[in-house]
Amino acid sequence: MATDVHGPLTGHAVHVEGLTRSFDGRAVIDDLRLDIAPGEFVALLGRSGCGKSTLLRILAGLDRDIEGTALVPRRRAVAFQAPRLMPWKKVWRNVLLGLPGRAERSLAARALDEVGLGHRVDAWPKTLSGGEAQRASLARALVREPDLLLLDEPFGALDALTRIKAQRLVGELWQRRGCAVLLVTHDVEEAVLLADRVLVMDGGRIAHEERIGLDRPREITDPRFAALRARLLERLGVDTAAAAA
Ligand SMILES: Nc1ncnc2c1ncn2[C@@H]1O[C@H](COP(=O)(O)OP(=O)(O)OP(=O)(O)O)[C@@H](O)[C@H]1O
Repeated sequence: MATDVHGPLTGHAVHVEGLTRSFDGRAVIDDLRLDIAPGEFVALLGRSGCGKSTLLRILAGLDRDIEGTALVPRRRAVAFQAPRLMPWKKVWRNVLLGLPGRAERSLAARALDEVGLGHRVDAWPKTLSGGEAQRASLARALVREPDLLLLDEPFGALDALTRIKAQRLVGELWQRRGCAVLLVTHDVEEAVLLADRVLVMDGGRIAHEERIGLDRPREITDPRFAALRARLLERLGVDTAAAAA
């Protein structure tokens, strides 16, 4: 039976209970439970193919063939690893894509300004660098004034330096906007750097949860940072001693 229970919710930014999603009779998500508080930053780790993107797509409302409960706020937005900009529309029109109401350039310009792209409002997508395109995709999410921001490996395709800048930007945007964030990532350091709570998904469920009680901004040189990173890597089945050798 497919139960679609997206709808309003109070006291949570995400409330998921008994969630199951199967493909060809195989449950990729299996009786999963997850609550995210308003304004909380949660990172989701897990080995490749464990169902992270599937969960994110469900929360984004892109996959409704589910069993169980998945409650998310109406105001939600999603950004993927690929910026998904329409090449035949200028950047500002891309930012407003699918947004109900009149296309107001000033609205897009404000969101682009917030991600440091105020000077590229009238640019064509093909003239943007990878990092700029990703920031435009973030602006497209922000313009929706989301209570919940869903990010599926948004920095995955960026070079190391651009990635660090983009991580910092997301941290700042989150602090300024106060929305809840669910960030799917493969990068344990990124998760510890940004999140209030890091979840490890395995066997179709949340198998482990780590609260990151470190003050912000966080330093990866902090021994407590290293300890959290090591514990999460262990949970992911990575032998840190061997990795360091
Ligand atoms: N539309 C689909 N049809 C059939 N199988 C699917 C479909 N979407 C996902 N799957 C399967 O569900 C499993 C979970 O996929 P998902 O993309 O959610 O994993 P993931 O944890 O995000 O992986 P990665 O970290 O590699 O991106 C995989 O085995 C995948 O092949």
